[in-house]
This record gives sequence, structure tokens and C-alpha cells, in this order.
Amino acid sequence: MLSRPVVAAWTKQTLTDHFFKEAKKQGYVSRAAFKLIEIQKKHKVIKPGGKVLDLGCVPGAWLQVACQQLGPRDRGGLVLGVDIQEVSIPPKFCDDRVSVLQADARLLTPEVLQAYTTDGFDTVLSDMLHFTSGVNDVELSLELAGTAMNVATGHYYDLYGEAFEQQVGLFAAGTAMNVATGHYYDLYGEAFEQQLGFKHSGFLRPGGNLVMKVYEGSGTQEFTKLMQQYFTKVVRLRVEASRSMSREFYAIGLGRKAAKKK
Ligand SMILES: C[S@@+](CC[C@H](N)C(=O)[O-])C[C@H]1O[C@@H](n2cnc3c(N)ncnc32)[C@H](O)[C@@H]1O
Repeated sequence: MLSRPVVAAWTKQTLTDHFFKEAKKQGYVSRAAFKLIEIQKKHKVIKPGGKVLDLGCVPGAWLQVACQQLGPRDRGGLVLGVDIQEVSIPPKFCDDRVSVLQADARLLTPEVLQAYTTDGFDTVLSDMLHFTSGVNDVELSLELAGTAMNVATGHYYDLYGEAFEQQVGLFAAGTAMNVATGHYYDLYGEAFEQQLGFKHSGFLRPGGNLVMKVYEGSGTQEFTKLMQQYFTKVVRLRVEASRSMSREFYAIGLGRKAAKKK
């Protein structure tokens, strides 16, 4: 829980903030709009008439910017916003090409996404952020970026390295226990069961672009390096609308490479 003076300082800073005022003036639901506007200006991550998946979309400023970038209605395209919180579509700048879904991005299944598009997305955006703040910020941001990376490419991002290997060992032991005794050993709860149920090669089309919010810190260099396996070009961008004290940057993968044939 943040202390009252911290909340008061944050509120004061927000109210005097240039991007906050500008968002209000132009009709964006949050200052975050200017982050995507800058990313788009520099890297053209959204194509006119393209299909965009926006993970962690509440309150919806990126939905507004993404829909604007699709161009006129007759160009087609779609924007699907997903958030773990209740989500609604901002009326300004969004037309009927925008849909939203309340869901945990870690549990998205092919069936769910295929209800919106059967041939994948041209752009996957993730501005996802955990509600907590503190020493674990970097790790938590990498976990969420890893989720976006998995949705886009199918790559399983192993944040915990060996620890995960050990868990896999436990899983195997649990399976043996089940065979021997009938006991169902549930290491990860339902979420893991669902994850095991589907392996995929990602929902980002070849040539598509991926944008992920990441906090600078231990492990982030390795993460952006890993992205090079999947993208023709990888850039790290710190945008002007990020607050000066924030360690946030955007890891951007441009031009997904075609998946290797097995
Ligand atoms: C910084 S806000 C996104 C702002 C948004 N880009 C905009 O333009 O309005 C981060 C969002 O990530 C969402 N989020 C965090 N964890 C998530 C998860 N596992 N699945 C889906 N959304 C998540 C939060 O609920 C929150 O709304």
C-alpha cells in the first residue's frame, strides 16, 4: 500500500503533467496514448487495415491510437483489447473494428483468439503492468513481457531458469505418483494445466511487429537478445511520455521471421 504523501505527490505530479493535460485536451482516456503515438511515429508498428492485439488495454488509450492507425473504416482491420480487469471501449476514436475481452493474457488459448481472427495478428502490443510496485518490478515486468512474447511467437520464456527445470522434475514425479496411487498432484493449479494443453507457434504473422513494456534491470538485456531469434530487427525505446523516474522502456521486435520448418 502506498503512503498518503506518496499518493498526494503522484496525484499532484499527474495533474501538472504535460501529457496528462494533452490527453484530456485531445480526448484520449490516458496519457499512455502518447507512448504508442511515439512508438508508431518511429517504427510504424501498426499497418493501415492491420490486425492488432493489445494486451493489458485498460483504460483504452492504446485502443484509441491503434484504431486511428488502421485508417478509414473501409480499409478494414481490427483491434482486440485484452485485460484482466473489466474493460470497455472508449467511444472517441474507436469504431466497430475494436473489440474487447476480459481475460488473463497468461491463459489465452488459440480457440479464444481464433474467434476474432483465424490467421493471426499483424501487431501484438503489450503495455501490461502488475499492480504491485517494489523490488520485484523488473522480474514482474519480464514475466508479463514473456507472456506477450509467448502469445506472439509461441516461445516459452523461462524467467526462472533452473527453478523451472526443477518444477518440471516435480511434475514428472507427480505424474509417477499419480500412476502409482491415483493421487492428482497439482503443482501449478489450473493455469498450468491449461498451458500444458496447448502448444502453438504464436499468433503474430510473419513480418508482424511486437511491442512490450519492460522495466530496465537484471535480465532485460538477455530478454531483448532472445527476441533477435524471432525478429529481423530489435530495438529498445524509451519514450518521452514515460515518467522521468520510471525505468520503463519498450522492447520492440520488427518483422517477425518466418517460423522454421521442422
Ligand atoms: C499501464 S496499464 C495499460 C494502459 C493502456 N495501454 C492504455 O493505453 O490505456 C496496464 C494494464 O495491464 C493489465 N494487466 C496486468 N496483468 C495482466 C494480465 N495478466 N493479463 C491481462 N492484463 C493484465 C492491468 O489490468 C492494466 O490495466
